[in-house]
Order: sequence, then C-alpha cells, then structure tokens
Amino acid sequence: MNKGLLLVLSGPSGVGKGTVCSVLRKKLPELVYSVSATTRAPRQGEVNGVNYFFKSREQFEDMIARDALLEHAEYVGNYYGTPREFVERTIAEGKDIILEIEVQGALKVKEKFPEGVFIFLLPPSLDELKQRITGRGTESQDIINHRMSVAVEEMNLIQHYDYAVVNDEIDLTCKRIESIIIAEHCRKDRFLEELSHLNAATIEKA
Ligand SMILES: Nc1nc2c(ncn2[C@@H]2O[C@H](COP(=O)(O)OP(=O)(O)O)[C@@H](O)[C@H]2O)c(=O)[nH]1
Ligand SMILES: Nc1ncnc2c1ncn2[C@@H]1O[C@H](COP(=O)(O)OP(=O)(O)O)[C@@H](O)[C@H]1O
Repeated sequence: MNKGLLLVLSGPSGVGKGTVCSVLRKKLPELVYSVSATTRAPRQGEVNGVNYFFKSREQFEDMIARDALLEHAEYVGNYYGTPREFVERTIAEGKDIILEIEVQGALKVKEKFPEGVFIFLLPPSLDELKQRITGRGTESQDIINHRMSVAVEEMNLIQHYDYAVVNDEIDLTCKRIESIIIAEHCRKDRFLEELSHLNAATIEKA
C-alpha cells in the first residue's frame, strides 16, 4: 500500500489558510487535518482538540522534551507544534494529511519528510493581506503590525516550497489545491516500488 501524502500549507497570517482548510474539509472529507498544539490563548469560538490543543508553556515544553512533536516553532511570542504520532500513523495507513503551519516549522518538516508536498499560499497583494488580517478583528494593532513584518520575511522563503497558490478567490484557490493533490497522487515515484516486482514471468501469467 502506498503511504498517504504529507501536505504542508503555509502562508502569512491572514492570507486565508484557515478559510481554505475549512472549505477543503467539506469538499474532501477523506483528507485528514493535523491539529496543532499551541500556547496561544483560544480565540472566541475555538474549541480545544478541534482548532488547537491549547497548552501552558510548561505543558508545551514537556511535549518537546518527550519528543512528542514532529516540529515546533515560536511565532509572535507563542509556541506552535505538530503532534508527531498522529501524522506518522495517518500516512502509514495510506491516508493524506494536511498540516497548516508557519514557515520555520515547514522547513523542519521538510528535513524529516523531503517527500512531503509543500504549498505556499500567497495574498493577491500586501494591502489585501493587511485588510484581511485587520478585517478578521481577532488581533490588536501591535500584533497585526508584528504579523505583517513576519509575513514579508516568510514570503522571502517561498523558494523552499513546491507550489505557490494565490488566494484571490476562495473556490478557485481550493480547486488549485485539489489539482495539486491529484497530480501528486500520479507521481511515477509512488509506483516504482510496486512496479519493480513486475518481470517477464508475471506478464506471462497475466
Ligand atoms: N510551526 C508551526 N506553526 C503552526 C502550527 N500550527 C499553526 N501554526 C502557524 O502559526 C501561525 C499563527 O497561527 P494562529 O495564531 O492560529 O493565527 P492565524 O493562522 O493567523 O489564524 C500561523 O502561521 C499558523 O499556520 C504548528 O503546529 N507548527
Ligand atoms: N479568498 C479570499 N477572499 C477574501 N477574503 C478572504 C479570502 N480567504 C480568506 N479571507 C478572509 O481573510 C480573513 C483571514 O482568513 P483566515 O482564514 O483566518 O487566515 P489565516 O488562517 O491564514 O490567518 C478572514 O476574515 C477570511 O474570511
């Protein structure tokens, strides 16, 4: 059985990663979502275990010490990390999983899983990005400014990704990501091991 795809979706705060994932969840019910751990405070409506596993700094540091995280990073004053076992088990079961994580973490995942599929979500413009993050109304002005400066640094690391998708129109963005998933399932290297067992004898039997 082929392993599942490990998909990594990154992009600056406010670009629309969460929105894209919630649309993909409805369109692709078989795609599994990795729920991250974080020390950030829950936003209104966020549910522990659904949006994030909300942890204290001590609990998070304990997870790091136990090697329970595939990667972790500090982002604008808080820790974020991907629980390791769930990801490894899901892809071993042949299911595709998507991680929505920032760039430092994505690069660490790439070291461990170079075969992962790395997708960077871009805003149509920096002005539009600022409007989206401000319009969401979840962060103070200071945090928005900090996230905007991190956004520019993150966009400079796009060369490490396999795909760049502009999130202009949400349905179109999701179609582009679905197309990437379909194409990745057709990569020849996913079939090489299975096909290497084929030889003249098996063809005669067929
Ligand atoms: N490295 C890493 N980044 C994460 C993880 N989970 C979420 N993030 C990223 O942390 C950043 C901040 O997330 P959040 O506070 O939820 O803000 P939002 O993505 O702008 O809604 C975003 O870029 C997320 O993609 C994780 O497990 N690891
Ligand atoms: N394609 C889009 N066009 C217009 N607004 C969008 C689009 N995608 C997301 N948004 C809006 O931008 C804001 C930030 O989106 P969100 O998904 O929370 O971003 P992220 O998870 O990347 O921080 C939200 O108010 C969301 O409704």
